[in-house]
Amino acid sequence: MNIFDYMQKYDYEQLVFCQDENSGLKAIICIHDTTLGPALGGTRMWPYQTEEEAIIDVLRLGRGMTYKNAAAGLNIGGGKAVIIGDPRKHKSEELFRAFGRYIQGLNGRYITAEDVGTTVADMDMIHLETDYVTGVSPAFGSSGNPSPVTAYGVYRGMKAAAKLAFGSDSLSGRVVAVQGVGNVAYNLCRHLHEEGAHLIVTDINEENVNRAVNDFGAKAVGVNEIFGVECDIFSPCALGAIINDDTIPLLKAKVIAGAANNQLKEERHGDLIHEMGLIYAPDYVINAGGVINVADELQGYNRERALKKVETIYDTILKVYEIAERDGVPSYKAADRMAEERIARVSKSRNTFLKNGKTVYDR
Ligand SMILES: NC(=O)c1ccc[n+]([C@@H]2O[C@H](COP(=O)([O-])OP(=O)(O)OC[C@H]3O[C@@H](n4cnc5c(N)ncnc54)[C@H](O)[C@@H]3O)[C@@H](O)[C@H]2O)c1
Ligand SMILES: CC(C)C[C@H](N)C(=O)O
Repeated sequence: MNIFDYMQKYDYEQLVFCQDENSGLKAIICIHDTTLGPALGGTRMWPYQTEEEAIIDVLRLGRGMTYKNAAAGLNIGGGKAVIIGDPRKHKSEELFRAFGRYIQGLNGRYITAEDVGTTVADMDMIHLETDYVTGVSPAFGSSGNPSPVTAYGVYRGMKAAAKLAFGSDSLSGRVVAVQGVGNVAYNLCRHLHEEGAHLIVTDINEENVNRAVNDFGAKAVGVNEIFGVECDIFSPCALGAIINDDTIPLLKAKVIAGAANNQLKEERHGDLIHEMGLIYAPDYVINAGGVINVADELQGYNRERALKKVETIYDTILKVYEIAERDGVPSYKAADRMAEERIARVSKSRNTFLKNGKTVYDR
């Protein structure tokens, strides 16, 4: 892989390799775009098989955060980090502290939080070395685990998508098929159950399935069955690339609205579901609740204010569809345009010279 060519193609600012022999840390921090503000995005810990795999993942995820943060209306740029290692075997205080020192060295250009494989406890260890970390324990005045707030945002976005598809945003009596009932989807199911939706769930983890069955009366189906069940809404909440050539022909839902990142395997799959008349809530728009919540910490965390902002995911989904109609494009493309147009507008408005110019965040 020619890293500089790739960085130039998608206009990346910076890629930082972090190595610490004492703790075994091997991490990469990607800062994609800081036009809107400091790059904020979680740290993923994953046992990547090759260095190239880790580099590709951090580049892809970092750029995704630029779009997510811009579309969410945050004064925040995009970035992400990956730690190469097995989260079940390779975590230690010294590893996260070493990582925290590298983040501190970037002097606020990158701010981290949780992602797949990292937890609030890990953020607490990073916090021992740097203030440029969010999603830390509430005891520190922080917002804690972002998953329940991500779930609330997905719930709000799902209601907007239902309005577009069915003419009403009520989910009462709607059948929702949920793929993966982990941290986010368990909380999503709670909102859906409270509103009177019927749930069909699957997971590779039996405990998680049983929890949803017992707590919300969900019907359990096999992991390959979930795509073809009779339902109104399909909610992908496990892994990426789940909207693909194999799954699309099976779908009976009219709406796709879930928490997973990078749901479309390729862009053409977004075109295909658009042509089929499905309403697709673009993943990074509907799952922005977590980052909206942690970003609020940069102003001194206020949960009420953060949740109010998360609620607006409903309007953002409607706005995406306005742009889709305006430009005659699928929703995933409309979301990209919305984010790119905002970055371009802000970038233009910042052309004026400002001595000691500051961002709104005093950190
Ligand atoms: N946690 C957040 O705040 C947040 C924010 C934005 C996006 N996301 C995305 O949402 C998704 C879910 O995040 P999470 O924090 O709930 O993760 P999680 O690991 O708690 O939940 C994922 C669940 O999916 C299950 N799963 C994995 N492969 C599966 C398969 N093939 N079939 C069925 N189930 C499968 C896992 O067993 C697990 O229960 C991820 O894609 C994540 O990147 C999460
Ligand atoms: C900042 C984090 C809470 C972001 C989250 N991991 C996401 O993918 O949106």
